[in-house]
Amino acid sequence: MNDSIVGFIGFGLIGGSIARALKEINPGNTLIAFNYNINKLGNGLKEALDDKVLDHITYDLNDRFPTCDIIFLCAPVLSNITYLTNLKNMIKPDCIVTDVGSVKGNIHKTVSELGLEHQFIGGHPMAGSEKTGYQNSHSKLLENAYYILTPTEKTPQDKLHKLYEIVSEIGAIPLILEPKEHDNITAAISHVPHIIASGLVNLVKESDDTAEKMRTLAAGGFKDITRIASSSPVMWQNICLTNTESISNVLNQYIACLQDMRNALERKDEDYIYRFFDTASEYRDSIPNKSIGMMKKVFEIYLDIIDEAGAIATIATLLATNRISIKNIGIIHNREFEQGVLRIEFYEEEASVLAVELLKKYRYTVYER
Ligand SMILES: NC(=O)c1ccc[n+]([C@@H]2O[C@H](COP(=O)([O-])OP(=O)(O)OC[C@H]3O[C@@H](n4cnc5c(N)ncnc54)[C@H](O)[C@@H]3O)[C@@H](O)[C@H]2O)c1
Ligand SMILES: O=C(O)C(=O)C[C@]1(C(=O)O)C=C[C@@H](O)C=C1
Repeated sequence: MNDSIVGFIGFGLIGGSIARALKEINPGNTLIAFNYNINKLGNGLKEALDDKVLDHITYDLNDRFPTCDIIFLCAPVLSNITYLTNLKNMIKPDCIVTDVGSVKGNIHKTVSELGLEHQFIGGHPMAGSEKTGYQNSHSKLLENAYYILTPTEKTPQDKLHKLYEIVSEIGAIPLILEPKEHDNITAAISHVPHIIASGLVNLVKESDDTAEKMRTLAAGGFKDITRIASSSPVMWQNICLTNTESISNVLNQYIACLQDMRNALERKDEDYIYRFFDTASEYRDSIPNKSIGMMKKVFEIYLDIIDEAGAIATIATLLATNRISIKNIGIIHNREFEQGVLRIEFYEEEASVLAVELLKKYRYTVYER
């Protein structure tokens, strides 16, 4: 990527991660971020300036955005759309405007209404986290993840080529789709799963007794399927309000599937119940997970820790002071580790190798798998 002026509107987990990666691949890039309200932003922008990830921050779009070669819209999907009108009147003719939003149909509709098809290319990285904000961003967040691009019919080839290259340079895998197809796919593999996870958590919350036994006993299975229920409510509210039709269709299919299962339970239909789990297990196992093909690699280690207050904080501090970044940390319980172990996930193999060395030096028992 040649030295470019890159603007970000909205600067949280995804904007921050793209900015970090762009600065890493070419420190000659000039990165600018805008946010509408300093109070709602926390200190993310200021931190990014201090980290030298950003070169400038601004609270006025007219400031510097007219000079941008590429602009990433990285706010919730409904907010992203509101910036297109302003941008149309200020950007350079060769500026590429792209977004990272989880829904594509709605933004493309506004783009064609505004006649911005020559400059806009939709984008959606298929990676992320339940965490929000620049503080949780990482230059490797999108590495090995598919990054969907939705050009318009009028997108010039040179602009598409440039964005394709940028996506590849940050380590992601570009994949071109039609907006409608994108929205149908993501409804099934991302949007409805988030509704299911949050619905399940709400169900348990409402069913629990005053002693909160369900909350206390919630273990691996419940936690595995509901991690994403901790995601940003605003982000998911925006997604549900914009991909409504596709989400509704998939939800109807899912409701029918649950009803079929309930009927099978009432009939005590052994075959149906067995096939339900067997089919799912076989298909789930066929989805590449660890270091296979082009999918995201998982770098994780497990260690025994003493069950006392502050034990996790001690390890997190030890790793942080040695500049080892953690992607995820938490106690897990399963059949393999009946007593419970601490699972730490890293962004890079190098970080996991350094962490193992360090933790062994401090006499922790570490398991690698
Ligand atoms: N989190 C994920 O897993 C994930 C993955 C892929 C794509 N996305 C998409 O990326 C976008 C950003 O999500 P995120 O995870 O970075 O969320 P985030 O909450 O970490 O960041 C969002 C940022 O947008 C800012 N913002 C909110 N409203 C704004 C407005 N009106 N104007 C300007 N800034 C505004 C917030 O202050 C924050 O800095 C969303 O559109 C989401 O659909 C998220
Ligand atoms: O890993 C997570 O926490 C995510 O939810 C990431 C996830 C998803 O897989 O559904 C969330 C929203 C996106 O638009 C893309 C990725």
